[in-house]
Amino acid sequence: METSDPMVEPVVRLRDASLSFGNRLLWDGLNLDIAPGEFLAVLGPNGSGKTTMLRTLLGLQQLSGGTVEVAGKPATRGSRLVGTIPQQRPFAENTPLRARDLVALGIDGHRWGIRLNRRAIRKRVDELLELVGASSYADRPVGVLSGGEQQRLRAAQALADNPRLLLCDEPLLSLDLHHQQAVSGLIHRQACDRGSAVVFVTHEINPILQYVDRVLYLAGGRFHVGTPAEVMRSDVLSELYGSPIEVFESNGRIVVVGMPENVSHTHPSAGA
Ligand SMILES: Nc1ncnc2c1ncn2[C@@H]1O[C@H](COP(=O)(O)OP(=O)(O)OP(=O)(O)O)[C@@H](O)[C@H]1O
Repeated sequence: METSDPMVEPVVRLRDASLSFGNRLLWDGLNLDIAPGEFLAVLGPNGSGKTTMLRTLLGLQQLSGGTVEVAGKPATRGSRLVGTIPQQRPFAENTPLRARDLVALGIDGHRWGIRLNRRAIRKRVDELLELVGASSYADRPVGVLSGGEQQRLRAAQALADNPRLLLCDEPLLSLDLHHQQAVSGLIHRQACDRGSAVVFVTHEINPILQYVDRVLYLAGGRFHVGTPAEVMRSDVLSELYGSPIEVFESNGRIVVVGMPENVSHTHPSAGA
């Protein structure tokens, strides 16, 4: 999709954004617009700042410098314009919610100035349950469902109000291949058909490669933004990691070889 049309108001606008904790620099000088309908994958090693990036967009983490806007306003916590599929944490077995109750939590009872009645909410919940293949367990308590079943409900909840910005924190973990494809396809359709901007944090680009418009790759306090073909290259990743990395394609999959186990997140000029 076209991502650089100056006439299209971006959903996310980061300007000269920097974030550090003590002398640990996560990113610096980051300028990034994310357009409606764009699918951005955020990649990088453990601790490189992927989840922190989502927290920044959610208004839960202040930048050290620069600005972050969502839909033209400074990112603020609790925005109904933002939907989130969080990193999986299992529900306690005795959580007093059925699957359908969890999905209903994503629906704002007031839309277009009208209070939705119970029947309208139930209809929307049924649609969403169907969309993620969860109709068969709609009335079961969430705490007894498998990790993958719970994760599909979280996806349904995040999509419930057609968010302008959909944040996904490794949403495919614990899903089997079939449901990985179903959930990633669902997220992609949300971007294409509904115009949600998607920010998708993942360690593994291959399951979503066909959907990704651009990659934000974070590593060692540096970053690179571009299409998968521009970023997933030996020279780009070698520079980011500061050591030789080989990237090649095999059967339509990207294979990365030589990833260092420990990556420094310390700003080179911080002297640590
Ligand atoms: N509030 C905080 N105070 C201090 N350090 C923090 C804080 N939040 C995050 N960090 C540090 O920032 C770094 C980035 O964390 P983050 O969770 O964003 O990494 P990540 O890329 O999502 O990692 P993973 O792949 O392991 O999930 C980590 O080293 C983390 O300890």
